[in-house]
Amino acid sequence: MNTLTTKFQDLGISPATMKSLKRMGFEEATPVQALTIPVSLENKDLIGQAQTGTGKTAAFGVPLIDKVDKDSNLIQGIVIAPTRELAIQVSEELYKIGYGKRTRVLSIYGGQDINRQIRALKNHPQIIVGTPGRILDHINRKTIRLENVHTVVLDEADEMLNMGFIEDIEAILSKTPEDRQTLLFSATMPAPIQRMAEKFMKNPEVIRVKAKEMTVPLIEQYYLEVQEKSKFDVLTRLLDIQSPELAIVFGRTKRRVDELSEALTLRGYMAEGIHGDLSQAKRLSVLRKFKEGSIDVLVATDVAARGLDISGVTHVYNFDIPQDPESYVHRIGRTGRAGKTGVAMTFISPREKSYLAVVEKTTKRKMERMKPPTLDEALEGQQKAAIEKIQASIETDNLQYYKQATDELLEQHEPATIIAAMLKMLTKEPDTTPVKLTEEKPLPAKRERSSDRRRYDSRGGNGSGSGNNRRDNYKPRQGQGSGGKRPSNRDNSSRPKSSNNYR
Ligand SMILES: Nc1ncnc2c1ncn2[C@@H]1O[C@H](COP(=O)(O)OP(=O)(O)OP(=O)(O)O)[C@@H](O)[C@H]1O
Ligand SMILES: [Mg+2]
Repeated sequence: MNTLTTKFQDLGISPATMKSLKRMGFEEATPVQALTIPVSLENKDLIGQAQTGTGKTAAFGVPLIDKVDKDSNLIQGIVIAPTRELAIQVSEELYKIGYGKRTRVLSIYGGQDINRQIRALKNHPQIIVGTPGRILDHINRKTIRLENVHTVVLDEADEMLNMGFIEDIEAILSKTPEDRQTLLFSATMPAPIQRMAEKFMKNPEVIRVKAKEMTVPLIEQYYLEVQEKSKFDVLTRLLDIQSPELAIVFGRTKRRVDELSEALTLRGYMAEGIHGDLSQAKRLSVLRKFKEGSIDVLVATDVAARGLDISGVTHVYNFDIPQDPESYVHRIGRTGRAGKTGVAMTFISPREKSYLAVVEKTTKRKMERMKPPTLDEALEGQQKAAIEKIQASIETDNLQYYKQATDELLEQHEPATIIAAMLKMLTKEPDTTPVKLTEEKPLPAKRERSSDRRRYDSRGGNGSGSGNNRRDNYKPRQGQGSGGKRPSNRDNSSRPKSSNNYR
């Protein structure tokens, strides 16, 4: 099969779903879709791995919807996702795929009024998309029944494992029929996922879309060696020079995200932060503003690293290097989606240099070194932007109305002087408004403790129980309580808030 040009109609999809795909503007199947949809339609268990932004949602979504009995009022499929925003996004995509069949899709996630969800459940959704904790809540309240579920999808399965959701997932699966189909999808499949597969799946077929590297080739990847103290200035200079359409800046902790978004706002950027301690309403409103473009810099913890599909994200900045290579792959994968190009910049403080090699080893791709831009270069970048603005205005705007005022100005001054003054006004000059940024401790130097390397490099991990959980590892080192299995409150608001700092 030539996977580059597979037509959806060659995959055995029903006319109703074909109609939806056409409406969505999907003309050809992506490689992961071409390879997995036929297997999925045969009800086989499946592990699907393909690069970020290559259409894994429709890869599981199309067969899932295709198998829905449209005359049945029962829940027939569930998709479990690690974050609320992702659950919402996936449910929206499934709704579109199910449009031709009028499939009823409902998302249920923590942080939203449960009574509202219970009312929505009375409309008999056929597919449920949710976060683990909230799905379990509904099971326990008997507001959902999963006896008739034929397909369970774990989107970002490895992340749910990382986050310690394994027991919740097990509990959910135990309420579904034995002979269900189970599908696992992610761009990364570190070793411990194998155990999950053995536990929950029946002879799963492993389908990896072969690629030279784990990251998307269309993403230019750079690293910059930056002292902790200089990171903020370097970031603002890069933003000024590169003028991204939309940018995501990833920080290591929630405090970091709060401080960074405040600091960027103070310096005149349209920025807001997102992390797990914000109310769900706030999280959703920040994301909406970012999608609409009323803010153009989203500052985020890893809560936004997985699965989110926001068109227009041209740049990803890793203000802090991610704690594991998988996180790097997903973070930068917020750009360069569906065939578009993207740029990723990773700041590395001198003490964290050893992490660079680990990331590169996992992704099988070298990042190019970039020198942090100087103040002059930043100013030059801004001037260039100002000149572009003027040029665009000459090309597109009706300037007739301004002609008389222009003639008057020209009588008083030399043209070059007028233009210089205009350029100065249009150029964003360096802003030195003081900002507050607490220094982050660097990640532990790798050669100090060999056990850290094993944990960090989960590719080589032997999967010795929960010791592989990165949040469990790093929390104590950062002076946090060692916590339980659930380091994040990003799923279910009815659970106690954890002291985790990272999401
Ligand atoms: N066959 C197709 N033709 C055109 N666009 C597509 C096709 N399949 C998916 N897309 C679009 O590509 C984008 C990325 O898809 P999706 O979010 O499913 O990627 P993913 O592989 O799940 O990425 P991630 O690993 O980041 O979760 C979406 O905007 C989606 O609508
Ligand atoms: Mg996805």
